[in-house]
Parts: sequence; C-alpha cells; structure tokens
Amino acid sequence: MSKLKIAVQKSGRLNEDSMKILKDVGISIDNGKDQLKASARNFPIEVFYLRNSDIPQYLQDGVVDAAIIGENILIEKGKGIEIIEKLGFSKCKVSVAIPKSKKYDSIQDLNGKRIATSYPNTVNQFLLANNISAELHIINGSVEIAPNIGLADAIVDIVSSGSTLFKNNLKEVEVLLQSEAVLAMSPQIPEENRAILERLQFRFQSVLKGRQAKYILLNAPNDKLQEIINILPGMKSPTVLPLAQKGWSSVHSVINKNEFWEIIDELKAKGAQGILVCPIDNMVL
Ligand SMILES: Nc1ncnc2c1ncn2[C@@H]1O[C@H](COP(=O)(O)OP(=O)(O)OP(=O)(O)O)[C@@H](O)[C@H]1O
Ligand SMILES: O=P(O)(O)OC[C@H]1O[C@H](OP(=O)(O)OP(=O)(O)O)[C@H](O)[C@@H]1O
Ligand SMILES: [Mg+2]
Repeated sequence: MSKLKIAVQKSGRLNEDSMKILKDVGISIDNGKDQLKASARNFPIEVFYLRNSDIPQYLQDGVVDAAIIGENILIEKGKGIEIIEKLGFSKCKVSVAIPKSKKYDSIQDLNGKRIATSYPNTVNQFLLANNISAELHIINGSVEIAPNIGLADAIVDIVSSGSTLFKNNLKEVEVLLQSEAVLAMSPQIPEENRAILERLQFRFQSVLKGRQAKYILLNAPNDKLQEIINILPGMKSPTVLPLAQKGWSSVHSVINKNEFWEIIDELKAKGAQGILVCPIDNMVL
C-alpha cells in the first residue's frame, strides 16, 4: 500500500508543534527524531526529518509529497508549491530593520544602502516592487548583528517578539510579509497519495477548529434561559436539558476561544452558575 511522504523540520522552531499536530490527529510515529525517516503505525504516512530550508527543493522534486514548513521559506524558495492549509503556529514576520539611532521616513531611505539577509529573493522582489536599488549581503544566521559590525546599514530577517531586534539596538521599519507554519503539497504528488493527503488535511482541519473553540456547560435559571441562549452562538444552537432542581436548566454550547472571557462575564451577569469550560480535541462540522 502506498504511503504519503511528509517532511517536517528535523530540529528547530517548527519541530515540536509539527510533531504535536501529527500526534493530535491520532498519528503515532514509531521512532524518534534521530532517524531521518519514520513510519506511523496507524496511518499510511512516512515522516522525513529535514532542514526547513531544504524542504522546498524536496517538494519541487517530488522527493516528498507534502511538508509542514514555514510559509516564509516557501515564499523565498518554493515557487509553484501549493499551500493547502495554514496551521496557526510559528507565526512571525519578515521585516526590514535598521539601527535605532538612524532616521527613517520612507522606503526611499533604503536606496543605495547595504542590506544583510538570509532571504535574498524575498528582498529583491520587495526592492523591485518599490523601485529601490540596494546592495544585498547574503548571510545565513545571526543577521541582526550585521549593522553593529559595520557589514550592513539594514537587515531583513524574521521578527516575532522583537526581542532580538531590541537586543541588537535595531528597529523594525517595514514588514515584507507575515508567515506561519503551513501544510504544503508537492506539484509531483501521485494521485493515490493525494487521496491520503486529503484525509490528513481533513484531520488537521478538525484539530485546528477544535483549537479555536471551547466547550461550555452552565446552569441557567429558566426565567433567564432565553437571554442566556442569546449570548451563546453554538455550532447550531445550544443544547438545553432540564436539571433535577426545578426551575433550572443545563445549557451546553461551543464558543470561540477569543470571545471566551467576555462571554463568561455576560453569562454571569445574566445569572448563569456552575460554568464549566473544556478544551475541544476535534471538531467536525
Ligand atoms: N522567532 C520566531 N518565532 C516564530 N516563528 C519563527 C521564529 N523564527 C523562525 N520561525 C519560523 O520557523 C521556521 C524555522 O525556523 P528555525 O530558526 O527553526 O529554522 P532555520 O534555522 O531557518 O531552518 P533549518 O531547519 O533549515 O535549520 C522559520 O522559517 C519561520 O517560519
Ligand atoms: O523577534 P524574536 O522573538 O526575537 O525572534 C526573531 C529571531 O528568531 C529567529 O532566530 P532563532 O532564535 O530561531 O535563531 P537562529 O538564527 O539560530 O535560527 C530569527 O532568525 C530571529 O533572529
Ligand atoms: Mg531561526
């Protein structure tokens, strides 16, 4: 039987969350990450542990059928590779930064400057689109140090919390793109593996929807029931069950994780009691 070949980052920022989402969709991988390749016991899949920056080429060549990879790397070197699902973790930006002490009014200020980066294609596209000419210095790591050692006037690199910029006395002046981990598909994927990938994607979607939601249970006095129901959106409508105690009902519903605290405050104000909020593993609509 055919197996879907999927690449994940061997070690680094994406590894842990990539393995976690595979586990959360019920895929148990047999061996650890010292292996280059591992199989799952209960799903037709083979996991290849690779470097994030090598994955676009493997996808391009059809060495792997799919990958969990940073969107920014695909933008940099994955032309024509399709993103089939955004996975909501490893969120970051690719930004231009310059020394804090330097004045910056507009993109024009980058004209004729030296820019250090690990993302030359992304930077060149940005410069072209803005009609700027600059000198690129391609370096593979610790890009943020470049202005301090006199190698460059500006950098283009990943920014997440901003603490690396802060530590290096730099300030973000332009955002080139937003990125997160994605599920990407090789243009060469065989038909039979495409079908497996669709099953995997379906499982990912149900876990991702679950991560966005919370299951809520509460007790409501019957005279306030309608007002309480109006606050709760639910997938269809809330489930209402009578409680043993007369005049009270139990209400069950699903709420968006981001609205959670506001909704709780409103529910309490309307007289809801015994509110329980639980995580959701999977959500199939
Ligand atoms: N500080 C960060 N916060 C959030 N996401 C990040 C951060 N740094 C990197 N990422 C994301 O994680 C991906 C992998 O980053 P990481 O630094 O682990 O690998 P790398 O050194 O670029 O790759 P390789 O696996 O090729 O050694 C990046 O492409 C980006 O999408
Ligand atoms: O805005 P921040 O939260 O500080 O994150 C940004 C930093 O994170 C990444 O580096 P990483 O720590 O992965 O080290 P690396 O350069 O060795 O990949 C990236 O290259 C930035 O340097
Ligand atoms: Mg890094």
